[in-house]
Formats: sequence, C-alpha cells, structure tokens
Amino acid sequence: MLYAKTPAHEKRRAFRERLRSGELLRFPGAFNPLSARLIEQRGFEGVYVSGAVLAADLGLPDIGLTTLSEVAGRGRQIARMTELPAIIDADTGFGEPMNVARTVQELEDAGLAGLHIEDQVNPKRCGHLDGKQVVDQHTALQRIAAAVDARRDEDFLIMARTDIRAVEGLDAAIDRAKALVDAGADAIFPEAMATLAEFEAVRNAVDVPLLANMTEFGKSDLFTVDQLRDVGMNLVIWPVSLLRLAMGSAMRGLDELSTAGSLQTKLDQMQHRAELYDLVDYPGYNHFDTDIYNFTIAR
Ligand SMILES: C[C@](O)(C(=O)O)[C@H](CC(=O)O)C(=O)O
Ligand SMILES: [Mg+2]
Repeated sequence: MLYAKTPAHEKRRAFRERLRSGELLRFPGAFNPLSARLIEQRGFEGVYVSGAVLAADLGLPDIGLTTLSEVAGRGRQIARMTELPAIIDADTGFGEPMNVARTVQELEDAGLAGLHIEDQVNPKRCGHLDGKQVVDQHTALQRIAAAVDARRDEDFLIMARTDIRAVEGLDAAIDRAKALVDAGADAIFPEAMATLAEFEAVRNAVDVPLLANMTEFGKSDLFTVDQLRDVGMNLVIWPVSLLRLAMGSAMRGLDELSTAGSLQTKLDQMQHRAELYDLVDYPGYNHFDTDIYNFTIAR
C-alpha cells in the first residue's frame, strides 16, 4: 500500500550485502513506478532506472537533454514504489566534479541505492551508438573521486561506467577500469563489450562488482544470465527492454484498433484489470476505508 516500507539506507545495506555474496543480481529497467512493482512481484533482485528510458519517456533522444531535477524526480517516484534497491543512470554526472557531487547527494536524497557515472564527454550519447567521445583519464577519475567524497551513506553504490571500449579498444577499457577502481569506484560498468571473453577480461583485471548491459539492438550480443554468471558478472541490466516490449505491444494494439475497430482480440495480451488492482494493492487501502475494495472482478 502507498509506498515501500523499507527505508533507503536499509535497501542499500541489503544490496551491498548481496553484492558481496558474489551472486549475479538481475535488474530489469522500470519505465515507470508501476513497472518497478511488477519487477519486484516477478521475483527480480533490483530495479534499474535508465537514462535512455527517462529521455524516451519525455519523447526525447538520449543525448544529455534531461536535467538532474528530472532524473532525480523520476528516480524518487520509482524507488519509493518498491522494496527492491533501485540504481540509476546518472549519465556524465550532469557536469564536472562539483556538479557530480551535487548529483550524488540529490540521488541519495531521492532514495536510490546507487548510480553510475560515465566517462563520456558532455553532451553524452547512447553507449551503443557510434561517434562517442570519452574524456581524458584525469577528468574521468575526478568525477568518481568527487562522487565518492560527496556521498553521505557509505552503502550508496558509486559505479563508474567506462565507454572507452568502443573508442579505444579493450586494453584501454581495462586500464581505465583499474584506474577508476583506484579512484574509489565501488563497481564498474564496462559499456559496449563485444563478447563474453571481453567481459571475462575485465573480470580478471579488477576485483569489484561488474555490471553487464544487455540492451537490445546494440553492440553486445544478448547473453543469458547463466553465461554472464559463468564469466563472473555481478549485476545485469536490461535497461530499455520493458519499454520496448510495452511500446511494441502498444504499436500492434493501435494497428489492430485502427483496422478492426475493437481490441477484443488483444484481451489475452493485456494486463487484466484484476492484475493491475493487485499490483496497486486495492485491498490494502481498506485499512483506511472499507468501501474501497468492496467489488469483485471476473478474471
Ligand atoms: C544503459 C543506458 O545508458 C541507458 O540509458 O539505459 C543505454 C541503453 C540503450 O540506449 O540501449 C546505453 O547503453 O547507453
Ligand atoms: Mg544511459
């Protein structure tokens, strides 16, 4: 009912503990607060809040147009709806060190369990597009050092993402990952790895948790959870997948509506009213008013 009961510091502590266990934690991307509840209900370990989805949700491309306030606001709405830890895409940190520091504190206050900050130049672009540029090592490390220094809850996860693989190759990615860990990063997100062997090479180079990005139609093949576990990954995200599924379904539904004039044939593909009411916990609200949940719905 209403918002999640688990306080943010408790989510972060439990998340850190699970990460230390070495298991592979699965974080599908929530495209809204309701889908975060679905991710929790379906038994996943955490929720990812994607910058690409946040931008797309506003009808914008993922090229650094969204603001810290928009990102923190959406992050808060999503994080508070689930007992699971939610980690958020903080792009380049919305500026250089001083801005990065503020970003960390805003996102801590919004109840997130952690964030990632990448080493692209501003304005950034989707990590799976060509023509990316990365900042020099000094600037990349300064961003992470500022982030670590700014956090007030030591369990708030500061993950460094490096986009350098697609620009300078795997060796450069490994060097940068090591340097980011030395600068204080709690975890590394090696973006746009081409093969499982590349993930494994990063695994062998650093000792902190590693995230694999299984975004569709990008530069990485879609490896399975088992394959990623076998090469020692600790977190996996499917950042845009739920939005793609929902939008694909909406597109086909609209076409059907346009041609057939009714959605009767699509009913079995819809979330049922009863399932929706279950997800938003109608019965729970009877605690305030017994007239709220006094109906039945045929399934
Ligand atoms: C992970 C990512 O940063 C995101 O914003 O979700 C994107 C995902 C995508 O555009 O497919 C990225 O990989 O850059
Ligand atoms: Mg992003």
